[in-house]
Amino acid sequence: MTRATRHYVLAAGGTGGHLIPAFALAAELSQRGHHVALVTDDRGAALPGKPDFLPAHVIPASKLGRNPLKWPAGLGAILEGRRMAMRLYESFQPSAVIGFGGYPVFPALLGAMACDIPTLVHEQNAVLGRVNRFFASRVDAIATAYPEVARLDEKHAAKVHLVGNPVRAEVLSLRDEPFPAFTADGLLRVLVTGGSQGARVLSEIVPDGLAMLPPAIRQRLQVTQQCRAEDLEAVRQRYRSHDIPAELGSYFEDMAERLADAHLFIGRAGASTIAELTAVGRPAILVPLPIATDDHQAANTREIVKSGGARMIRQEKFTAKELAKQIQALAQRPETLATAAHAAWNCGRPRAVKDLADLVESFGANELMDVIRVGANNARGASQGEAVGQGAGA
Ligand SMILES: CC(=O)N[C@H]1[C@@H](OP(=O)(O)OP(=O)(O)OC[C@H]2O[C@@H](n3ccc(=O)[nH]c3=O)[C@H](O)[C@@H]2O)O[C@H](CO)[C@@H](O)[C@@H]1O
Repeated sequence: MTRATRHYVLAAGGTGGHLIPAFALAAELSQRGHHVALVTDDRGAALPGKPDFLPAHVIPASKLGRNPLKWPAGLGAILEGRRMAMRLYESFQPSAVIGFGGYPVFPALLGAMACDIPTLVHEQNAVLGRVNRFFASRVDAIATAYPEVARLDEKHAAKVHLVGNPVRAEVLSLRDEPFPAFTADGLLRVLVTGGSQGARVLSEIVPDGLAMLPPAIRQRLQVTQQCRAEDLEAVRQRYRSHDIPAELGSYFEDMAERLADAHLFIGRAGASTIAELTAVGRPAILVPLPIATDDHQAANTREIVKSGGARMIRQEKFTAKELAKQIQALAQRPETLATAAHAAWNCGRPRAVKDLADLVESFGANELMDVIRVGANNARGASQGEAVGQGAGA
């Protein structure tokens, strides 16, 4: 039987951590012949890497925050966002709306519920986020990235599906590539990122930490570091003064290539970062963002650290000396690094995007709507002289 072409709306806002898994799912659903639209905010729409086929609808959104005086404005934005989302659903007729986190998810899901459209949320972290907690009892399914998710109530167990965190196809395609050649006298390529926004603490500590390594390691270093735009010049000076070759940028769009080359990763412990490290198999030194809600970045590191694929340093202990010590322990002998890389690889969930797409397809399988839509598509295709719905039978 051919698979009917359906329409899906993905809602995600703010940072790459929410949007990149949504982009990966959009690519998979589109490949399966479905039409996908993104509901997001200004920041989300501006994030590099959005697939060209994915139309972005920017809606107003807000959090209510602690100050009740600001609630009327916040509520106004949420209600307006919900109204705009519902208008989109009226014309786009989605079979399901999937929330990935960030403020726009709130009005997008409220709108979907008002229209009786099935809803799912995807939780990228090892702790259930605030918006997902609010919607947990109301949505049809909760997709998770880790087997254990803190603050996820047992009573929802029946609708929880462990899928993992979808990563971009170009990153996933590296999974079967071998760990890059690493010998006791060859280059040691280090990749440093602070999540999609960059992290100042890495700019302040990493260059000095690398400079403290024994000459036998230090002379082989080749660094790629993402820094906040305002820190780029200071970090460049730091590396120059230490005579360590470093390529710096405020956001690398070719992350797959950078990961492919890297022998060691140093950075924050955002969900997508860890999903990519485990998809490709790269050893890491992770410094969780201390102000992350419910300390979720530290929770995200648990599995990879336990496996031996990464070491975690709390930010308060993250000094140049401590970093140098940890790198030395990992990089002194080539086999230690390769073993850690393999342990990280073992934590990967390469089926994440497929499993999430399967789950999404299992909702909103409204056959009557499908028949009407396929009929309408065929009529439109015939009138435009094109084969609409092709690829849907995969
Ligand atoms: C500050 C903050 O609130 N961070 C949260 C945010 O993720 P945040 O966006 O900070 O971090 P993630 O690690 O989840 O994602 C970063 C993504 O950006 C990509 N990247 C990064 C740098 C670069 O130069 N180029 C590039 O492409 C990475 O490859 C990765 O795909 O949402 C995540 C998922 O809910 C959470 O786990 C994080 O705690």
